[in-house]
Amino acid sequence: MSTIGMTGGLRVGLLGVGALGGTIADLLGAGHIAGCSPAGTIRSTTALSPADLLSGIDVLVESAGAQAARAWVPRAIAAGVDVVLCSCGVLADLDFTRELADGDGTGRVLVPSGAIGGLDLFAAAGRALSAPAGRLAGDRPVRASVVLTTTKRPSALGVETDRPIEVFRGSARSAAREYPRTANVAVALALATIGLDEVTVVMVADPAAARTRHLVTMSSPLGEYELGVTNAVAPGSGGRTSAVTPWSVVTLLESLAAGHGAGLLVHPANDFRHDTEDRT
Ligand SMILES: NC(=O)C1=CN([C@@H]2O[C@H](COP(=O)(O)OP(=O)(O)OC[C@H]3O[C@@H](n4cnc5c(N)ncnc54)[C@H](OP(=O)(O)O)[C@@H]3O)[C@@H](O)[C@H]2O)C=CC1
Ligand SMILES: O=C([O-])CC(=O)C(=O)O
Repeated sequence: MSTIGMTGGLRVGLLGVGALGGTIADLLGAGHIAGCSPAGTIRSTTALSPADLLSGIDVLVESAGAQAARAWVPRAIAAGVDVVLCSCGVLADLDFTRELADGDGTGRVLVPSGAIGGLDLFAAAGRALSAPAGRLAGDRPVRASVVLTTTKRPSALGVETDRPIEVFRGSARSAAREYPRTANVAVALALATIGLDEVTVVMVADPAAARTRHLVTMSSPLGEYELGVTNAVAPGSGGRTSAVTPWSVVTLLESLAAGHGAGLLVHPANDFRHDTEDRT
């Protein structure tokens, strides 16, 4: 059902109404997202054309999965519409980011903190790596490591096991390729810090994991950081999606409506134009 035409504040279009988008749709519809109003909802069965949706909204919340994101994000940017990109794992796809980088639309990509947090701290520590010589304490070698360990119930990672097993270890970019539905946290963390080919991701399937656990450890010249998150899972998501995720979108939308920032702002032209897979 399209609700294009409603007025008041930031006009929000919603792409995908599943475990994540369903909560956002309910909150938007009930007027619980300050400064935002629903302006169009796209389900996989909706006949509304992209042009019709995009001409009536200020921001598109994508919560429909990687395939839908690939189709919609370039169109939204070209139409000058900002996108809150829940399926940010697509930003690990070099062909896709080159397509974004080559576009000249004015829409922006905003990555919500999603199922984790602390991206501001990790981003600050990562950013300091670009400091001029002599600006970091002790002038130690300017290096950092970031490791994300995600533990989920086995079905959420597509395996069966009666004991905890490591199912993946590799870069955030590879994680996004192999686990497109469950590596968005890894990609957001990597974009905020030291990059998709540098962040190490470990995925553990644990039959005792009733909740999802994300543990981030970062070591940098500025300090040692550790953030552990234990999330309830969204009903109906099979354990893949943490229930806090739509609330991170709410926070981001309210910040946008109020005119100040939240989430991770990605500039495709700057961030991806020179991206190469074998960067070291
Ligand atoms: N950034 C983060 O931290 C997190 C990101 N995510 C990501 O967010 C996305 C949504 O997650 P979740 O809500 O759990 O997924 P769901 O599968 O529950 O919901 C996705 C919804 O999108 C719909 N959909 C699929 N294709 C289209 C399309 N082309 N147009 C419109 N609607 C479409 C589906 O409808 P239908 O069933 O009819 O196809 C479904 O209702 C996923 O990519 C997930 O990986 C999830 C958790 C955390
Ligand atoms: O990163 C993702 O795609 C989803 C995830 O792990 C979570 O919701 O906890």
